[in-house]
Amino acid sequence: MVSLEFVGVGVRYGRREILSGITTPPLRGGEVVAVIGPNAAGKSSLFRRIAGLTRGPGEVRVGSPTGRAPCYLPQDTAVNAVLTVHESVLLAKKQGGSWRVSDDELAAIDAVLRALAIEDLAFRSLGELSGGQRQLVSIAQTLAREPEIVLLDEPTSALDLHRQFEVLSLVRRLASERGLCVLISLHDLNQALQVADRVMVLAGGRLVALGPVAEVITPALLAEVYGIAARMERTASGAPYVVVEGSLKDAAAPRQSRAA
Ligand SMILES: Nc1ncnc2c1ncn2[C@@H]1O[C@H](COP(=O)(O)OP(=O)(O)OP(=O)(O)O)[C@@H](O)[C@H]1O
Repeated sequence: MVSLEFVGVGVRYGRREILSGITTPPLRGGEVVAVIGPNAAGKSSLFRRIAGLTRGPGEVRVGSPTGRAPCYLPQDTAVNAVLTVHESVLLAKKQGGSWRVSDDELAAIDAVLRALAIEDLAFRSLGELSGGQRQLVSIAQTLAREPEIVLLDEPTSALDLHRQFEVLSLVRRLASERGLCVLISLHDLNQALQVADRVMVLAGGRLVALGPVAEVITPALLAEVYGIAARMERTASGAPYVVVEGSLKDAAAPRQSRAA
């Protein structure tokens, strides 16, 4: 069974402590966990810590039947303009493996491009893509590696509304159907409400809440963590969403300055 658990996890850059004392029950395969919090709260740093790209105290326990490491899609991805989309996804898939390419692997790449509705870009060079198209290719590269645990850092930040919805729906489906454990950092809390089962809230260098998304995202939490006045409404189908009413100005400042 795929799982991801944090025991006293922290992140430090030199002497600067960004996060500390993060302890959670196991996050499981099949689950989408949104990671939210203000700018500089440490969301990307936590992802880098999970991916082994930065250090800190504590232990990140990865449970993986195949021994596959978590697959991290960074917020900013470098682009090798010489490659085509298809080549770049193939390279990502073959990372660390043999250079022989099977028909099944080629079919898997086609399927990923189709799932993200970018098959028409397959033979375009990366250098001539728009920012949103490049973001979709980065997501394709990540999914082509067939991860069990996937860390998506603001994967929809450059996408139009329709593409945002499609990508989040795909992430949701992959978690449910293939048992992926997905951590996804998001600034749009309505996206978190749409896609996630649970939410981790980072602020002030700590984990301030972890729980079912609709229970954790409340006006009181938004006032405490973001310093905003907000209310919750429901769609016709009963799904909750956040309506921001205004700024509480000073409420978020003490927490943010502790995190910096
Ligand atoms: N490589 C680094 N070296 C030193 N400090 C860093 C490094 N990377 C990030 N930081 C600092 O760590 C803190 C957390 O940054 P991080 O990128 O993890 O936040 P975030 O929650 O992902 O922010 P955002 O929502 O703005 O993307 C910030 O104060 C940042 O300046």
